[in-house]
Amino acid sequence: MTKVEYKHTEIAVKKQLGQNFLTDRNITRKIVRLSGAEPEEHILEIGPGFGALTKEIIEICPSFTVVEKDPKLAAFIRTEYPQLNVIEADFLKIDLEAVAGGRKLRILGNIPYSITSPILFRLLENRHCFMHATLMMQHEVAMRIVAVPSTKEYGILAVQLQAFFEVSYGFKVGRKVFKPQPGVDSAVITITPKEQVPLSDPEGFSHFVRCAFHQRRKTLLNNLKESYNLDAVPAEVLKLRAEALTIEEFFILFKEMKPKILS
Ligand SMILES: C[S@@+](CC[C@H](N)C(=O)[O-])C[C@H]1O[C@@H](n2cnc3c(N)ncnc32)[C@H](O)[C@@H]1O
Repeated sequence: MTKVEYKHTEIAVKKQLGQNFLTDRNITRKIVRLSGAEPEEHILEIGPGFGALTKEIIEICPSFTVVEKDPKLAAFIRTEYPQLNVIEADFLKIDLEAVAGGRKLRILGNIPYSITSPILFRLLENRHCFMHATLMMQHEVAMRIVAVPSTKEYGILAVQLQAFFEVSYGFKVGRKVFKPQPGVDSAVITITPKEQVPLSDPEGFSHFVRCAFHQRRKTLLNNLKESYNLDAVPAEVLKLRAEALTIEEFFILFKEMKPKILS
């Protein structure tokens, strides 16, 4: 069992909570700078741990909210930073709308590897609650989020997120600056909800994207024909694979198709 001790607290590291703590102050400063955090903003940090990022955010914004699942770390943050609003809970279960309380959040977090996708999809569902998020995650996942068409990284994650967010790659963070050291490198990305998205049925779009990529090597025709009426879609488009389409082309295709009513 790996133990990490910081100031007055020692914890047995919980792998399932993705507890790899940042140890390099240059990196934490760089993340907070990239976030664009400003005083008076409504800030939410996901997973403060021992407060590596928290400490830097406080330099800019003296009071904000953190959500930490590990009771021992939540207690640590409460003692160390009494001015913060500490929510001891699972980020995936909190009511983000209630936390935002009508003021859009700026979100920061060095998020646990194991729940990166669930966190991203939760942010997607709650996109009206925040204006900007700066997230550190596994490098490979970051590359899949910012991927461009016709690359092997471009898939469901890129299309779902880029349809609703401006996404931007910040910088790479090597594994050596964490304790305990993970087996992979990390990267920081930012996501900003788009003001206008040309979709009347976001859930339908999400289902369509999953269908379009169902078997990557297959054409759009083969992946979509079971579930959609494709009569209005040009034949040359149906010969393509999903990975060839830009986000705008996904929007157009989605408008042209009609879901089949399956009996
Ligand atoms: C990668 S560590 C980052 C810790 C700290 N921010 C840092 O950079 O050193 C992830 C943190 O998220 C917490 N955590 C894990 N799962 C969580 C969840 N579902 N909700 C809230 N916090 C969670 C972990 O306990 C841990 O403190």
